[in-house]
Amino acid sequence: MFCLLVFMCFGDKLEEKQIQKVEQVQRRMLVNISRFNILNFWPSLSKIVLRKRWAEFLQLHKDREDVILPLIRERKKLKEQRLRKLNMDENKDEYVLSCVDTLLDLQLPDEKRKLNDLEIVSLCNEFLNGGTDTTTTALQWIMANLVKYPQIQEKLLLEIKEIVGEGEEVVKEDDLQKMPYLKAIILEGLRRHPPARMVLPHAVTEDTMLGGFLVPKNGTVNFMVADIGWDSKAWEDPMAFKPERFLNSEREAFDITGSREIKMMPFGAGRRICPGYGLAMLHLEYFVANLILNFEWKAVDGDDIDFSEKQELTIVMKNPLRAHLSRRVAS
Ligand code: HEM
Repeated sequence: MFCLLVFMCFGDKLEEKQIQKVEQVQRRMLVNISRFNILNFWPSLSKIVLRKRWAEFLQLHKDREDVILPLIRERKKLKEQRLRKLNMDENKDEYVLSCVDTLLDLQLPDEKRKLNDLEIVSLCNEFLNGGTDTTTTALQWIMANLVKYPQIQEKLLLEIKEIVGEGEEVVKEDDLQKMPYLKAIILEGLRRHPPARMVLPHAVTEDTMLGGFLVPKNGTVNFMVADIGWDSKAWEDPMAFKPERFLNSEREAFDITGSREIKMMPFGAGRRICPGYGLAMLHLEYFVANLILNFEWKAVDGDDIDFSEKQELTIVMKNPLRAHLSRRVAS
């Protein structure tokens, strides 16, 4: 997943070593996030009292810049070269538009300026961090349920085979749109096991009444994401894994953005909804479909799938999924 996001971010298939460097520096930042959070409070005081931690934080920023800035500059050069080439000759080459390309082109409307290098580094960081752990955690929970409930796995396999055709080993992006049961499984996975238990902290800009409570100006508001999806007033038998609940007779697509009603909000809702939700849904559908088409997933002998949770950056499986995979024979 990380390699895929690095490719989308920089538009180039980097060498393994380069990817590892990016991953290491991103991970160091993520695992230390709570230690560094305290530096937000009273920076002038913490710069004296927590001098060492500040030094560590600034060093980590510098290390991140050293790894990511050359990739951005490389891309900038490539973009300029390509533009010159295109001006001379109208032949279009194979060019993958990357996240960095769009950031390089972006013009801030109010400030009427482009992003500077460090702002681009920071946005690349959000893209890579926001999209990796969340999606892989969701994928693990979903696969665990498919191992636990072989009848659901079997039903999904039938749906996939009906669409991709005999002997085909790859589910393509276009095929995914024709697979309502696959979509239902992903939604049920996100409802039952949302990787983020809360959204990012939001604040009200003026005194606001919310559900009968006064939230004072600048007060922080957050939402219990999992509890919303487990509410027995909104969902029948909420703790059970039942993808069928998302298959309605009208075949109307479930609104994951919560713009009509909010019965679950794994990506948040409204203006600050996760900007990567469409990409995450696509990645989850694509990976689950291809993993099931190509392999039969079974519990390891004597293992029961344990759905205990552990809080890491996201809510992960306390005992990570162990499964026995057998290659399916093409029929
Ligand atoms: C299953 C996968 C994912 C889940 C469950 C998830 C969940 C969330 C949630 C709950 C938020 C906070 C929303 C709020 O504050 O109201 C968020 C924010 C964010 N997500 Fe995701 N996300 C996922 C995948 C992705 C992907 C693939 C990307 C990008 C590649 C991404 C990038 C971001 C960014 C940049 C933010 C911060 C937005 C802001 O500051 O307003 N996420 N995500």
